[in-house]
Amino acid sequence: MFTIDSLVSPKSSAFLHAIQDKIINKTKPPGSLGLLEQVAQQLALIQSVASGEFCQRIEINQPTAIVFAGDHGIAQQNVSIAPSDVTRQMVLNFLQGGAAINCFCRDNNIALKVVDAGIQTPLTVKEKSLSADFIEQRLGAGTEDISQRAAMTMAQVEQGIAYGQQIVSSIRTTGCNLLIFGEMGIANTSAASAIYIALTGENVQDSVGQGTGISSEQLTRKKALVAQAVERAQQAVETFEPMDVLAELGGFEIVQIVGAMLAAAQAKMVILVDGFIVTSAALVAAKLYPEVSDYFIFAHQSNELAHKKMLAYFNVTPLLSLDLRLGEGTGAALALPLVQAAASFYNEMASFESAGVTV
Ligand SMILES: Cc1cc2ncn([C@H]3O[C@H](COP(=O)(O)O)[C@@H](O)[C@H]3O)c2cc1C
Ligand SMILES: O=C(O)c1cccnc1
Repeated sequence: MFTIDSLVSPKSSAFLHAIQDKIINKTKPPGSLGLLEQVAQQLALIQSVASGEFCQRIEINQPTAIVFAGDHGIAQQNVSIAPSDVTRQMVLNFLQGGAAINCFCRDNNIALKVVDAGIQTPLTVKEKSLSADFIEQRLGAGTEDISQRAAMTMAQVEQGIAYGQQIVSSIRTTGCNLLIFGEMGIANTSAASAIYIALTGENVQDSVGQGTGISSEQLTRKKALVAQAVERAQQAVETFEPMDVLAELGGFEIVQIVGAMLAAAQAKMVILVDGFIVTSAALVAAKLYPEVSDYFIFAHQSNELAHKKMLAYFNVTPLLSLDLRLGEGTGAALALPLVQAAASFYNEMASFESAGVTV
């Protein structure tokens, strides 16, 4: 079992009151910038903990999205609108700049990295050369079918966590201090639902949704298969420890996202959390190390059935609710300008004193 040290909660910062004072003294009615005020406070807390000093100015540097791709054995059971081949095809689409996440990253000046965490068939040398932003850290050729057997071995989980940590430390050298994690993996809403049920005890009916938009017949089957996966896993491990949940029910992309989240929090970077699948990884990370949650800003509420409940589990209000149900990191990429707005009001707005405004 791996451990990480020095994961501090920014909430314990001695500068909390000074940060709150700075926000309350801006030339506006107290609380009138709503959620943005909470975001500014959280950013300033994280950056105070990072520097050891009161955060005068929030800096958002080199925001980067990392899309992790992995295939899922359960895709063979017709639980998605698409076959596993589409995972690989979308990886090539990411490398050629043609996916939704590419558009939103371009719009908002977000650097984009694409990781093969374990798609069925690796890219050829020629395909890999399509983009310098491709990184290969494969855990296998897709997971096992979780309705039948464990998704992966504990050795693969540990390797996946290490890979996730590794990519974050390499991206950190660019000066990046805000990360977005995205995912691509046909059938990964099945894995995410199973993880959610195993970690929270929520029932299947309220936890399994339509993913890419499957038919009601497919949804009925998907629910039965996810229930079967969770029961099978329960018998295999007896109590659901987070690492066991990953081995039994996870995905290669989900495991690497968990490792990346832990490393990002350890490095005191801001983590802008995307939709249903990424939030399932966030849940695992927070079960392992609760302090990780204090580095999460939840970008949006996805239309996937259980995302609202997952967010309620974290007791958070997400920034956006646009009926998205795509993943890839798209909701987080769209929310970045709001995070930047929180930073700019904190950095640039006049105080009552400096502007001579009296209320
Ligand atoms: C063309 C296409 C592009 C996507 N981009 C993200 N997803 C999203 O859908 C998948 C999860 O839904 P399910 O569990 O129903 O398969 C993931 O790959 C997720 O990233 C896509 C899905 C498709 C078909
Ligand atoms: O919210 C998500 O991340 C999501 C929802 C449906 C399909 N793929 C991703």
